[in-house]
Amino acid sequence: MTTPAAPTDSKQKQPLSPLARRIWRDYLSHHKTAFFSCLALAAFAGGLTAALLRFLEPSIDLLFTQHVGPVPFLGLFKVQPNLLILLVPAVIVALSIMRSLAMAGQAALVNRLGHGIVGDIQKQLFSRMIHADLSRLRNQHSGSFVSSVLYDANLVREAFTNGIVNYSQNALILVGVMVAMGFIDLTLTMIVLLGVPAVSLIMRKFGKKSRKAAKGAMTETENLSSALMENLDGVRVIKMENRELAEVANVSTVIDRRQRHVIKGADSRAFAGPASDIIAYSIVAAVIGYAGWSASKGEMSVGSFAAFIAMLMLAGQSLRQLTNLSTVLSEGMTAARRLFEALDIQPEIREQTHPQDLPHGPVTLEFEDVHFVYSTPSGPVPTLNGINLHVAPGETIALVGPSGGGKSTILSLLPRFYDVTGGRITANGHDLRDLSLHSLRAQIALVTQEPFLFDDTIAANIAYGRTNPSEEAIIEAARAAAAHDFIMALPHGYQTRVGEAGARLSGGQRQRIAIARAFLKDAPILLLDEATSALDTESEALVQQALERLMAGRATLMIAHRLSTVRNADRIYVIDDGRVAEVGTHDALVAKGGLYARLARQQSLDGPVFPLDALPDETGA
Ligand SMILES: Nc1ncnc2c1ncn2[C@@H]1O[C@H](COP(=O)(O)OP(=O)(O)OP(=O)(O)O)[C@@H](O)[C@H]1O
Repeated sequence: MTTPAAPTDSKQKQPLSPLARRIWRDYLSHHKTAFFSCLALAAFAGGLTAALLRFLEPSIDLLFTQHVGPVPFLGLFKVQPNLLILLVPAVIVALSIMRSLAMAGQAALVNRLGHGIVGDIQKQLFSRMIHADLSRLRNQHSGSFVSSVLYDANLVREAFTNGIVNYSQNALILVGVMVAMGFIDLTLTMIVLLGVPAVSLIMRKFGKKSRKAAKGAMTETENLSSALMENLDGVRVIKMENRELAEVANVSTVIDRRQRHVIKGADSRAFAGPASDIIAYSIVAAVIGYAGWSASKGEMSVGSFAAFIAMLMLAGQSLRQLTNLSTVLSEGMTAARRLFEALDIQPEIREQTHPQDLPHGPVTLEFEDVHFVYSTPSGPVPTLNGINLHVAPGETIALVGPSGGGKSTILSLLPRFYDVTGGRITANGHDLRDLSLHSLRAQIALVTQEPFLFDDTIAANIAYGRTNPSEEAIIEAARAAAAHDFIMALPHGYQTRVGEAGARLSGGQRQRIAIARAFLKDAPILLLDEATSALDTESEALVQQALERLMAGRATLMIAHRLSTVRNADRIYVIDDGRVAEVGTHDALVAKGGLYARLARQQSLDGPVFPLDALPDETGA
């Protein structure tokens, strides 16, 4: 296995505002109440923080001044001076309790909002994946979907819930504190504002760094999940070839590359705060110098000075948070951009606006001059070149021919896994593209060489896709598929779980479960893709008999490499290089002495399938 390549940095840029608008439209606007409540609570908590500090000035001045008689308290009412010692702390406690409640409420709402949104994104991504064209899924590693669903979606959550709410809160605190500072001393506040351009420069610089790091980390997370999945899928080959250490080295390279990006991202998040601290503390120094000078001239009270400094500290803290959060927002934007690219790909296999339904019942299939070209990242691969064939209800046609000739491709055009690129395929005279995908696929059963089973019970696997089939129907299907006896011999019978991809069953057992599934589906079109080729003789005989029962009355297209399994077909199509090279019954094709006869002769070397003397000489003599 190869180590996925390091990413090349794409220069493509997209303006931020359409992205933000879309995040609002598609996600945040669905949770408007929660979102605005969060913002309101954040603003309230921010306001209370500023109020607490604003309260410092009159409190200190009240407490540190000798009073005679009742004094006005916060301009609201008059109190006896000896009560001030109780009243001032009581107001501070009351304000801080309200502030803490607001912050706790905000955190609880943000958590629900954030995880709600990440869930929405994950559901959408999965839905896109499961509806995507097979061609796209084949051309993209499944690991990239996994990393998008698990990693990118969380970056967006962090940015657009916690990020936005905390950002707004800190921005509000900053503005509130600056206004409060302005009331205390305008000149000092102007000095503070001088630091703003420097801080925004820092934000931009670190934002750019973290965007770049996030992009790299996302690509490497994708590479890592692809590498992990590939190693698990290919574990037998890896062990057989003693490649464990080599694969550990390959995956370690990806992990190291990912780590470098993740560390760079974490660094820019961590360094943005301290960098803005330098500016903040320089301002504090300037303010202290100026305030000390003002105080020495008697222009500033102790209370004003203390409150101003406390506010300045809070402003510095908010500024630090803002620079930190700006990097979180940058990462979220980068992730959102990637997610939207994935969400925006529309499947090419689509239905007409008003598709027709293919009703359940006998189906005649016709291929009319069918051409097909695979689109791959490395260019088009012409595969079928003018295929004509037909199959009527109750008929079995067999596709045989050299490897790579196009047999499997012919089968995958029927359920519209791919669409023809020329000519047409009809079912009862209707072009497949005019039919609803649901009704078309409902009329087709597919049994492949390696049938896929879900990690569920045997009963659930047989019933997959059917709505509430009765237990009797499942057992009847299993009996018809010669599977009932082995199922009953399993520890939990029909309730036995089959393991990942049916790993706890033998190839022949999996095959018979798949045939039982097809029996239960009872579809008029049956596609068999080398359904018996992986089996030993005993299993093959059982499966073959089951298949023959299944084929009865249906329009069957069968691919077989072993010509012994196609002898009874009504017609055999020999597919070579994307064309129908020959067509006829077994006897007629053998008598013709062409490609089929040659294939039959070759196979008779492994075991006399056909009487050798029945075959004409290759030279035609
Ligand atoms: N998903 C794909 N993308 C690109 N090319 C493909 C794809 N699937 C098959 N092909 C190419 O199309 C050609 C026909 O493949 P197909 O699997 O239909 O042949 P086949 O006759 O079924 O072969 P075999 O008997 O070996 O299974 C081959 O050249 C193959 O490389």
